[in-house]
Amino acid sequence: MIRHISRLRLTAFRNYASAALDLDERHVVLTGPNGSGKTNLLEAISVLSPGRGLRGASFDTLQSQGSDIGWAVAATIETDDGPADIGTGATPDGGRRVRVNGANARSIEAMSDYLRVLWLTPAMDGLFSGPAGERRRFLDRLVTTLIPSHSSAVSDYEKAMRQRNKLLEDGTDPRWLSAVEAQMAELGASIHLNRTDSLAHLQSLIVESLDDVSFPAAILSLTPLFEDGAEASTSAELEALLAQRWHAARGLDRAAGRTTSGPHRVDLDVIHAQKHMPAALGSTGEQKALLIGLILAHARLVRLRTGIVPFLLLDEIAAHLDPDRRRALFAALDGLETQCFLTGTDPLLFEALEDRAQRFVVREGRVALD
Ligand SMILES: Nc1ncnc2c1ncn2[C@@H]1O[C@H](COP(=O)(O)OP(=O)(O)OP(=O)(O)O)[C@@H](O)[C@H]1O
Repeated sequence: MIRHISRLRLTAFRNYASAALDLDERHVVLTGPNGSGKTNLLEAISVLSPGRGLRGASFDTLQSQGSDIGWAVAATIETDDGPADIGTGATPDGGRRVRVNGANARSIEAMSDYLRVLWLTPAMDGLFSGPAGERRRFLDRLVTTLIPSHSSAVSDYEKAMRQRNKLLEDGTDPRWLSAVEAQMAELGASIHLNRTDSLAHLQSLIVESLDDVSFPAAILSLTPLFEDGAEASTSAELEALLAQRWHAARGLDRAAGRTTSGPHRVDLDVIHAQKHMPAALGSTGEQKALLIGLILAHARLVRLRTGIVPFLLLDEIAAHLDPDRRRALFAALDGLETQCFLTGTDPLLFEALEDRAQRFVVREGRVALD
């Protein structure tokens, strides 16, 4: 059996007062007019994984306008060990809830035993040429799909860094700064190593399967952590190096009003492997194909290393592919053996999926079997 979502329920989520979908293990195609709620449904699935979902939205925007009951998303996941009930949401005062099999869970990471999620959305179209922060967030999402604790490490690191910047500005007792820098160094070392390890595994899998993929392959690397190229070979050495560099940079960083070096500054370099050229120079279609290739390779990597194939959320991807590429995408999705959720305004785009998909029509926050 393919691990799949058999039931998805939304309550007061975006433009859905309530909705329930019963699903089998086939792909799920959602069609409907602009603004009807297709992306919102994908977003609901994405918030079942660590982080802020596929729009990176703050959770207080998820509650339906005009509602004051909080919001909730619940899913039943069919696994080889039987069904699992998971859910998340927020109470009206904004408190986060996570439930796994009828019990409260401490964090959303608890759901990672049952599902991993990867997505592609139109907002990622300019990923290779846009700001470095977008590429870091993309990379961190890939890493989180592999190592669920990565997401909270990144947000804890960012929180500590904001605290450091404030302490620098306030000119507080330097012992406080040392304590915060030590915390940042521990988190920063783990973040950097998670990123480099994940990229190395992804790259070797991409190289191994170079000949049998229908989408272009990428060569991935991280820009250096420090401008002078300083490196460390163990986690403890990296932690010490980060703490030492931040200590030495206090004057510079105070003047700059921010922490000028560290894992929050690295960038993901992407080269189109077959064309030997930076991904950012490719045409829109080439960049999209490269991104699809990356997501597909990463989904295979997650399956290999965790035994769980991520669910794929593909928002308006089919519309931007020519018919051959679309068929290649559908074949690749079938090969992954996972449930994929695809959206588009035109049902004809998904004809080639034949009976390998369940089809739903979305209209004004209501979803029904086609
Ligand atoms: N918190 C909210 N409460 C109520 N409605 C919301 C909320 N947030 C967004 N919406 C509405 O949800 C709709 C957008 O839904 P969504 O992005 O899922 O559309 P879509 O079907 O994917 O459309 P498109 O084809 O244009 O991408 C908009 O009408 C927007 O106003």
